[in-house]
This record gives sequence, C-alpha cells and structure tokens, in this order.
Amino acid sequence: MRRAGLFSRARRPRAAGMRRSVRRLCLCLAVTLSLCAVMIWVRVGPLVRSYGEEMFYHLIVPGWVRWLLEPAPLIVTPREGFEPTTANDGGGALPTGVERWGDHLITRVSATPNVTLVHDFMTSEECAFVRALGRKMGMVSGTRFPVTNGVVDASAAGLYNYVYGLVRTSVGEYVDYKSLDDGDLARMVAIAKKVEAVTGLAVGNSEAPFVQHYEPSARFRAHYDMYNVDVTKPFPYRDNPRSLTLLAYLNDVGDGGGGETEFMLAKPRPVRVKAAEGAALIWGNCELEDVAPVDVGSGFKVNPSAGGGGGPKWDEGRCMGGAGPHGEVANSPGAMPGERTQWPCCVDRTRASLHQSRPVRKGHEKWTMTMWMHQRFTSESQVYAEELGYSRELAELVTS
Ligand SMILES: O=C(O)CCC(=O)C(=O)O
Ligand SMILES: [Fe+2]
Repeated sequence: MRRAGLFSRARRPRAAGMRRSVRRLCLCLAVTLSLCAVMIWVRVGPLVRSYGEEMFYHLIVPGWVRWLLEPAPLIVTPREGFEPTTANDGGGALPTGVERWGDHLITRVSATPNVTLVHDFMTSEECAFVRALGRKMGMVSGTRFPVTNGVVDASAAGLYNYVYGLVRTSVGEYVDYKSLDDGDLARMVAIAKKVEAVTGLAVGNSEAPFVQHYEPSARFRAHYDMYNVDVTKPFPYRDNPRSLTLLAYLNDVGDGGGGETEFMLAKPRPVRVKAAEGAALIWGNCELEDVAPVDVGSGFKVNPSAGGGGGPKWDEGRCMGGAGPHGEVANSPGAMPGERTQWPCCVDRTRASLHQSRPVRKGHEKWTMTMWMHQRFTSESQVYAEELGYSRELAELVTS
C-alpha cells in the first residue's frame, strides 16, 4: 500500500505535465496543419475553380471506384476488321462508321467532346522515323522536383512543374526543327502537311511536335490540353489557347497492354481508344462562339491543298476557319468579344475534353506524337513558313 501510495504521489505531477505537453503538441500540430491547408488552398483553390472539380475527381479517385460507379466505357480499336488500303481500293464499301476524309479514313468517335479517329494517318515508316528521332533527342520526364542544391523552388512555376511531373510520367520532348538535317526536316514537313490536310488548320498554329515514350506503368493522368496561363482569369480570347489536339500513335501497344486514351466525360459513356501504329486522334478543346461561319472572302489562303477543300485561311483581325472534320477554328491575332468575326472563335474550354492516357502495362510500351494546335500562329510558324508555302513575312507578322 505504502509503496503504491508513494508511487502514485510521485507520478501524478509528472503525468499532468505530460498531458500538458501532449495537449501543446496537438495544438501545435493542429495550427500547423490548418496553416498548411490554408496555404495549399490559396495555391490550389484557383486551380480547382478554373479547371473544375471533374479533373480533380479523376486525378484522385482510384480506377475501381469508377469501375463501380460509371457505365462501361466504349472501347474503340483503330482499323478493327479492315485494312485502310483495301478499304480505299476502288471506292469499295467502307466498314460501318468509317468515312473518307481527303486521303484518309476517319471515324467520328464522339460528339461531346468532339473526337475523330484517323485510321491511317501515318505510315509504318513514318512512325519508325519519329520514334528514332525521339530516341535521338533524348527525352526527359516531366518530373522536376523543385529542389536544386538543397534550395526549394516554392515559386508557382516550380510547384507547377512538380505537379505536372506527377500528372505526366512519360518521357517526352519537342522536336527542334532547327536541329534537323535537311532529310529529317523534309520528312517532318511531309508529316506536318498531313496534319494540315486532316485538321484543316495551318501547322503554323501548332507547337512543335511533342514525341512521348511511355514505359511500363507510365501514364498521363486526367488533364485538359487547353489551360489558362493565369488561372485566376476566365478562359481566354487573346491568350491563343490550344483549340485542337492531334495525337498520333507511333506503335501498337497490343492487347492487354493498356495505354488507351480515355475521354472520361464523353456522353453517354466514357470512350477509350486503343493505341495502334499509324492511327491518330483529333479532338477539340474549345467551345466555339455562337455565330455561323461565313466565307472568309479576302485574306491569305495559307494552304490551298488542305484536306476537305478550302484549307485554312488568314484574315487580319478575324478568327480563322479550318476545313477539317471538326470545322474547328484557329484565330488570327486579336478577335475580341463583340467584334464581328467571320468564323466562330474559341470562347471557352470544352469541359468534356478532359482526358488521360491510361497506364501502360508491364511488358509493353507506347510511343506518341502530339500536335497541340492553337487558335492562331505560334512561334513555330517561322520555321515551317517556306516549306509549307506561306510567306515568312506572314508568319512573322502574326506571331509578333
Ligand atoms: O497519350 C495519350 O493517350 C494522351 C496524350 C495526351 O493527352 C497529350 O499529349 O496531350
Ligand atoms: Fe492531353
């Protein structure tokens, strides 16, 4: 008894002190966590408001939850059951859902978002050439941990790069046209002309081709190609957004290999397109202004031989109309709200254009080339100007 009494007397003040310390620790932790939450929200809040909660839902929610909650996706396999060369021969009957578009065969996969599959965009040789170019370029991963020599880069750009590296885990690089020898440049220009023919937009609107390699488990999580430079602003008229994306598949991933491109907000159910060598997907990222397109009339004919007839045109101060399967637009510099436009302009991001590359499975790989095409010319324009038949002066004028 005595021993127990002594014991409890000795412990009581110490226990009380310990409780006080634990309380203080908890309080500190709660304050620190709340501060962190506020700081994260200050940074992430505008992103959530700008991009919408669907993107964050699809970034966070595991696949099995979607499998439980969502309708089964529509699986699209390029060239399923037919070979483009035979389908093209003699104007014979085309498989259901396949249409001719200029020199190509296309299927309209989804209306919202507007997605078109080109079954026969590139030849096997062209795909092998671009894959080899990618290897030669030495592609890098998107992940750039924002610490250099022990110094944390907490700037918005540093954090953005880091987060982007978590979203895209493939390696990739832009083709630098200026570094290509004449032979390689000619081959890239031939591919660029196909891009013009099938999208109806001048390739001068595109960023340089971006070659990507997905190793096993690599993926490109849910994202929009059309992003806002300043997320506190509404989606822009003047910031030359990416209005349309062309994604070319450079190899067959094969059955069970994963790597499908998925549009998870497509209606009535998500769409998954399998990666097949030489096929390409084109999709629109923009909501268009509600005006009827009319003939541009005067203005530069940038590429008279573009597919679908007509080809993209340029007319100062107005939006530029494409003649691709989407009838998508590109914008000459400076169309403003309320200004009379002859072609509908991009006024907002298409929310349903959210997409991802599903992870590539063990034992497989995936190669792609993306052309992110903007409303108007980009700085890449000058490089291609002469080869593509529009004047360097024009390209310089519209990018200056
Ligand atoms: O590789 C894919 O399936 C998607 C690629 C993509 O989203 C992109 O390049 O923007
Ligand atoms: Fe994308």
